[in-house]
Amino acid sequence: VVNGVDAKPHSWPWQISLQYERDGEWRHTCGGSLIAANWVMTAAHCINTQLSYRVFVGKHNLVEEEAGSKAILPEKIIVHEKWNPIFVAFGNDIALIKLSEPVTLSDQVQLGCLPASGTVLSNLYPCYITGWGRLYTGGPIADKLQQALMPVADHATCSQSDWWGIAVRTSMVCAGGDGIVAGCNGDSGGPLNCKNAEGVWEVHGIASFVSGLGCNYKKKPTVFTRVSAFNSWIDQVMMNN
Ligand SMILES: CC(C)C[C@H](NC(=O)[C@H](CCCC[NH3+])NC(=O)C(F)(F)F)C(=O)Nc1ccc(C(C)C)cc1
Repeated sequence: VVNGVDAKPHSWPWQISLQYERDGEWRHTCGGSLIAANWVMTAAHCINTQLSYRVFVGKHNLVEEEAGSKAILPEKIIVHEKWNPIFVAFGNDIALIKLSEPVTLSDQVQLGCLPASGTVLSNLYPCYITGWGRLYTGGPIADKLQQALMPVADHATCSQSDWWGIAVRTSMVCAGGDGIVAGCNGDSGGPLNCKNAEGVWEVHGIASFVSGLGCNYKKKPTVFTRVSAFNSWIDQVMMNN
């Protein structure tokens, strides 16, 4: 997250760190959201079938051992069947990870709520991006979980020609775009958190892409997969696996 702040530890207890093993080391590659005791929602573009992954729950500082955190291996990973790795703009950038064992919920490990199917947030609706992604374009990833207020840019705004144009679909949600605050590599797969009318936090987005010109680029808001466009897919996958 570019120009965010350290989150209060464990204040986004559904946020997970998706890590892959390389040379005997585990490395953070993406964020994700715990949506059931044994299911994590992340981005399809985070998944490389050649790599082995683990899901770390209950984390705040990635470079410290933390009581109450736990690393769990996936049992299976299901990538949306219409995800096309060639072009992130085709959308369907969503995947579900079934954990090899259900997590124990606690103060530090909680489920994220999904929005009602079809919910579309209005322009400038206040949401927060959270993640351990780069602190600036090309920079290091964060040690401590970051958060930043990123208002929604509705489809009418986000699909303007000098914004994302036709690269953004209604199955996506844009947030930010002020050239200051943004998601960045490593935030991929993580949540766009928005409080609903009842004051309940919901995961409305899965961080999908930012501009290749730089993470915080004016009129190129961070683009998320719109979770409320995939409720039935999520339900089906969880039911059938
Ligand atoms: C060097 C980085 C910043 C490049 C940039 N990376 C990204 O946007 C990667 C996801 C890449 C998926 C495809 N492999 N996502 C992120 O970094 C995230 F914002 F989600 F954290 C990118 O590919 N951006 C991109 C890709 C395609 C488009 C088309 C819509 C034109 C636009 C931007």
